[in-house]
Amino acid sequence: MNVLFLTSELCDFVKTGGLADVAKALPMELVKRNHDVRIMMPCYNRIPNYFDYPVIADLSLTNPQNNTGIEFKVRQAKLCNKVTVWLIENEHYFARNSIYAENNQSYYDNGERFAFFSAASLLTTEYLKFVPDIVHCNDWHTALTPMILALKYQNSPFFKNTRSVITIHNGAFQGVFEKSQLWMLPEISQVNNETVSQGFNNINFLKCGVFYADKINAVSPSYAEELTTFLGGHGMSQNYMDRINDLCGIVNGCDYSDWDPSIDKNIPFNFNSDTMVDKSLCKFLLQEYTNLPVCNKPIFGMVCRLTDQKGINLLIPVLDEMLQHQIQLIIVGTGAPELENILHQYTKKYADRFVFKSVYDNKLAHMVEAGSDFFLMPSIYEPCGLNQMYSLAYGTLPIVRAVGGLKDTVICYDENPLEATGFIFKEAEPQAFLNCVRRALIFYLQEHLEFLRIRRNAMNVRYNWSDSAEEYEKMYKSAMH
Ligand SMILES: Nc1ncnc2c1ncn2[C@@H]1O[C@H](COP(=O)(O)OP(=O)(O)O[C@H]2O[C@H](CO)[C@@H](O)[C@H](O)[C@H]2O)[C@@H](O)[C@H]1O
Repeated sequence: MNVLFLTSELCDFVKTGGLADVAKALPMELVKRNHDVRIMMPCYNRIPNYFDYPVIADLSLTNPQNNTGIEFKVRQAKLCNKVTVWLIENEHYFARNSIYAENNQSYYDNGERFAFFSAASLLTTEYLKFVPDIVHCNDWHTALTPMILALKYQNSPFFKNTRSVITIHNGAFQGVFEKSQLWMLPEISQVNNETVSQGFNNINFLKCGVFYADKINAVSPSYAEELTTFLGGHGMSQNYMDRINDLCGIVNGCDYSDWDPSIDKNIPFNFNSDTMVDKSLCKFLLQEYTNLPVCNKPIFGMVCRLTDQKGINLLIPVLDEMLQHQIQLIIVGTGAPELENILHQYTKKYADRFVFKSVYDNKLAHMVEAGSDFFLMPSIYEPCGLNQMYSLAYGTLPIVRAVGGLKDTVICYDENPLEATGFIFKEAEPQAFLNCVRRALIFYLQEHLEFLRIRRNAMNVRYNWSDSAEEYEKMYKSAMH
């Protein structure tokens, strides 16, 4: 199949979160399976040396109603020398200090920027004569595309057999903007469809995707189910219910070319389940690197965007109690300044056991996975989650809340001791989280042989992208019928 994969971020180019990981791993796997995939993304000036990629097209998105046009260039790059990446370059929209926001403030014209990107993507693929069987959209940024296909290109012979799918990586972000931001798409700005509008003047990008795409998937079966509920649908449960027959869940894979402790170049010592002494060395070096006392105490790690989603508000109220125990805690994350401030305060009080690094640091993320004994993911909601899969591979037992993909990928010791790979708690309450941490700590201290067995279980689990890609193929095929 010919797949045009639209994304707002991509590992090795620009990354703020898990979407970038998937945007790399899934196309790579699809190409391995002989599909022809082109990734399309904005040419942000934060992409390292983007100007070295050759310009292969000089185009203009014109508005036939008033003859105005938006000029743009297309650059061509390669992902790992394997997948073609087309970068849409327009200085006004994408030559900025950041991708979505600056100083914690979203760009006021994000709707216009991504409406332009979606429309320019279709124009480009037509110009470059790449006829997609599937246009694969991801999250709100590209969710307008199925609507553009359905309305602007409804009679186009070029896109006659093209079908669209949308993957929901995070349904809380929906992209709600004034319709006027879609000025470059006259046939669409007038759309008067209650199911894609939000209030009188606004359009909800994600609702457009869910309404117009041929198939929809969430990044885990449990999250797909949650989306259809009032509690888990982020205000869009009815929209998902309306499409329930076209909605499925496909769990993400783990990219073991990046996240395998036996070959990982970002960690000081490589290890596998037979050479766990080297994991201990990774622990000591992590302690040294983060200025914690080098010792045998269990380390709890956490790497995430600091947002409500990641359950940081379940952790903060019990941080004092947690840090009374003989443990070390390392949190790496950036995000809400008020949360960062609170965490910084705690580092002063517990300098000998708590480290908070407010940085985005890929190498450190790998070191935390390798050197920790437990990994914390007390998420309020979690569409799939990648870090718990990385943790499994590194023998770092995940402590997670029973939501979305976390529930689908971790097996709780208290429910299934034989096959267990971690610990799970249910209620979104600080006390429930603390109890689970204590449960894990006691397990580590008092049942150490069992702990080592579970650790081995975890390291044997595989979430291969080939399995997920197979599910995507099925979804593509069903979209085409
Ligand atoms: N400070 C930091 N330094 C270094 N690395 C950091 C970092 N903060 C985050 N990361 C990295 O960013 C990625 C985060 O991935 P997640 O899947 O956990 O979350 P995210 O919420 O962004 O993704 C959304 O999309 C993905 C993909 O579908 C879903 O799995 C997820 O549930 C959904 O919320 C991981 O690779 C992590 O290591």
